[in-house]
Amino acid sequence: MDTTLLALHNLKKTYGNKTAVNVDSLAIQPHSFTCIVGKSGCGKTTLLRLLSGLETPDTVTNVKDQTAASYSTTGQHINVTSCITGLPAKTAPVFQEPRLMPWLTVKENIMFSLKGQDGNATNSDVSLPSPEERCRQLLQELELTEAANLYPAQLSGGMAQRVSLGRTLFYDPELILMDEPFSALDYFTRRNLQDMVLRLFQHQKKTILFVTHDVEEALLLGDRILVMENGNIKADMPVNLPPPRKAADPPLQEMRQQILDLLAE
Ligand SMILES: Nc1ncnc2c1ncn2[C@@H]1O[C@H](COP(=O)(O)OP(=O)(O)OP(=O)(O)O)[C@@H](O)[C@H]1O
Repeated sequence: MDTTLLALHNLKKTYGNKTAVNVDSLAIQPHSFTCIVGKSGCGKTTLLRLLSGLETPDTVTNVKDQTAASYSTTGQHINVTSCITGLPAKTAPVFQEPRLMPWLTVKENIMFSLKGQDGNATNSDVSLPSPEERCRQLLQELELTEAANLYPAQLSGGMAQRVSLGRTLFYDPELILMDEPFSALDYFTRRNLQDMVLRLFQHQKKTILFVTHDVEEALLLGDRILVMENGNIKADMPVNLPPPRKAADPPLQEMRQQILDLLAE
């Protein structure tokens, strides 16, 4: 049985003579939590941007169009599906900064994906609870019930990032791409949000790709850690320890040192 959700083959992105991403082969399993660590500039964000369609792989002009068999630029043919296969139609990013709509309340921000441009509901999946009920559940899970009618300017950084997470989860994506979502937050807020993401991950069975500078964060959250260097996957390490984990757990300490040694090479 094929348990791969998403596969990358020869995925490359260069800017001028700088190779930002150069991944030979990578498979991501469904319902997995993969953390990507690496030094600044190693290509973590570019990799997520390629997957979210914000960047196109080299010589490919339209990665979103999965139906196209091939592209021809400068005489070269590249099959898009040979670079990225299985990318779920419902893939959503969570950025470092919350990017909320300042004129909408917390609740309206969370339910933002419900509205088409004409203001009509676009999510007609009858197997899901009503949109109001889903929003109510998310507000509760993210400890935002009391803040439902506040505007972004009235929120702390941690609250705003929880709203951003709620907006993504409300959209109900299969794959979530998180780019250092907690790095701007203080230690305690970050720990609180890490616990929340783990609970939501276990409960909602999403597939998560999570970029972080913080090796400890990767060890606390991920069931797999990819170490990137110069655009490549330098190491691919499973974390065989069920959550909740503690940074002081000896196996985590050992992995932490291994990763730091790899990064220092
Ligand atoms: N739009 C761009 N134009 C030119 N070079 C770029 C562009 N985006 C990224 N790069 C370069 O590609 C390389 C990888 O950048 P990327 O942002 O993916 O690294 P990163 O690992 O996410 O870094 P950080 O941890 O500092 O965010 C860097 O050398 C960067 O300067």
